[in-house]
Amino acid sequence: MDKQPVLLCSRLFQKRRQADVTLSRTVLAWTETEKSRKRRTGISSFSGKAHSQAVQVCELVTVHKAEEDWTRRRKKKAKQVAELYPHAFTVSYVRRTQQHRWRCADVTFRCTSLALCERWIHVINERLSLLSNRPKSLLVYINPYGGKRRGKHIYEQKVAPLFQHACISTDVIVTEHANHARDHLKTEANLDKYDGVVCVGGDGMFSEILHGLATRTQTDHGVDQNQQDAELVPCSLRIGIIPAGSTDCICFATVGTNDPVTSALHIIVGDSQPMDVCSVHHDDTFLSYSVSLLGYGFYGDVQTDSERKRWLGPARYDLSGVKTFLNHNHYEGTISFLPAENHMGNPRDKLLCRSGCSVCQRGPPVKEQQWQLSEKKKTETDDGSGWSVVRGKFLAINAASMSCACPRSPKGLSPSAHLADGTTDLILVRRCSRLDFLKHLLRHTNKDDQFDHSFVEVHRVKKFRFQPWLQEPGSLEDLSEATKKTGFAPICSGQTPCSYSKAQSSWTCDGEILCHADIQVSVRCGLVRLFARGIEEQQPQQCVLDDPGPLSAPDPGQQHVD
Ligand SMILES: Nc1ncnc2c1ncn2[C@@H]1O[C@H](COP(=O)(O)OP(=O)(O)OP(=O)(O)O)[C@@H](O)[C@H]1O
Repeated sequence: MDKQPVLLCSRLFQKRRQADVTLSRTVLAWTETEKSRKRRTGISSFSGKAHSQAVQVCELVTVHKAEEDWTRRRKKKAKQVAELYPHAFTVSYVRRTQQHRWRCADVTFRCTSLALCERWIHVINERLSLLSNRPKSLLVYINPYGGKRRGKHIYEQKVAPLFQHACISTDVIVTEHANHARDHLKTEANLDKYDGVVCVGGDGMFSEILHGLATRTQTDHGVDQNQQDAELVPCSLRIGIIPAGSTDCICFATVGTNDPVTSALHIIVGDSQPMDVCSVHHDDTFLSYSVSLLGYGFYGDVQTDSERKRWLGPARYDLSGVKTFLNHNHYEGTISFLPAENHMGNPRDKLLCRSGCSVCQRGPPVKEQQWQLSEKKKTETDDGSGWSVVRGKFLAINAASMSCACPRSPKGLSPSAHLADGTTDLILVRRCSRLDFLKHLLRHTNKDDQFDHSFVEVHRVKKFRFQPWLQEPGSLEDLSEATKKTGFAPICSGQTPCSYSKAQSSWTCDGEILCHADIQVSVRCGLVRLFARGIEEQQPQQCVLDDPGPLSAPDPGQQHVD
């Protein structure tokens, strides 16, 4: 309950009734003064009760003078109201609807005097200006070819009007080729001008923005990202995702829905969701960043095969999936990993990562959020200082840094993976029969524990490295020696196609194929932040209250007041 002092309180007119309207530091509330006999709203029906609503100030979008021309009202009652309350202002706010979707709703209050109307607008605006987390200026990249090629339309029709309504200025770049956004961010963009970067597209487009922004941040701070032991500097600008691709997993996992209007509203209210980023190296060469899935074996093969079938559209994943399943290839290798501490939970504890997640909040100690040189030394010696080593034949090796939930697999690959706890869930699927593997895969789509199979093991880890089994190595030093001796091809330039002997699969890294099979992966805790808040636990109803007292509202949650 909000017991904060009232900043403003007036009897105004709302819809067809008088209402007591109050504003505190954190809540705008209004209560009808007359009881309604029978009333049906979109949310619930009331009988003989005063109708009240409360909205958190941090979820107000904007306030402005109502444009309505009262003199043109024809109905008698309306004319009377117009005479008594000739001035009006409209407050736009976030209204929650089904399945984590947000909409921008309006409420108009009519006042007896212009001075009162202007006072309300002024005081609400004053509160909004104190919300320092809200972006004022954004750099927007639109991929016109993502998904169903509707990115530009979606932005122009659904998002730009909301940004304008919220007085957010934007510079918009419609990309002309792949990596346009990444390269522009890396070198040209004047980032000092902006409070955030917005990507309109799918996961591939998000990956471009992430790579551009993270690389630019390291360059600006003189950090060489090729060095595995470099302490990466977190990106100061937040990223907003307007979903307009064929795969929008990252948006789904951080907002709970793939809906452009919802994403735009999360940007407007200035939400902030830290997100772990895995850095992937091949020795001292940086390969890529990953925020969702790193997959070797099954998923690597599906991705490789589906790349050759791009012309088929999204159906290519189904076709390649069936083909890869029937091939039933397994791959030999050694995987070493540094497990997370016990207090970070484990992938089978059923603690889902939700808005305000307690696991993410207790996260690793600040010092550990950076790559520690000392730990690199431990890796090389494997001297019993915490690293575990597993050798074997695997159908799949997956590292899920988030649940990887999507509409097709609502629980995802690792349902309890966390967005910002500094860990990734390493899933090892050993060689088994086709039937068993099918059972495992089917569990991604149903409620059964997908790790409850004798051939599956899962670990929550902070780092891992993989060495395909080309020869029997004696130690981890030998592993790196072996790498040198096998003489992998140099890193692909992006255009160069990569190929492997059949003894090896390849890694898919957030949907891109990596050129090396032997990789070292380190989770960088909260390297980037999104304009999101994680999936909200329940669908909190807009506060429709029955005579609650003037200022009742749920806990304001995150308040960003200077
Ligand atoms: N103007 C452009 N022309 C061609 N490709 C582009 C352009 N802009 C971005 N891209 C590339 O298109 C790829 C796919 O984009 P995006 O993720 O937005 O859509 P998608 O439909 O989800 O794609 P995917 O089929 O890979 O899932 C990205 O990897 C991005 O680098």
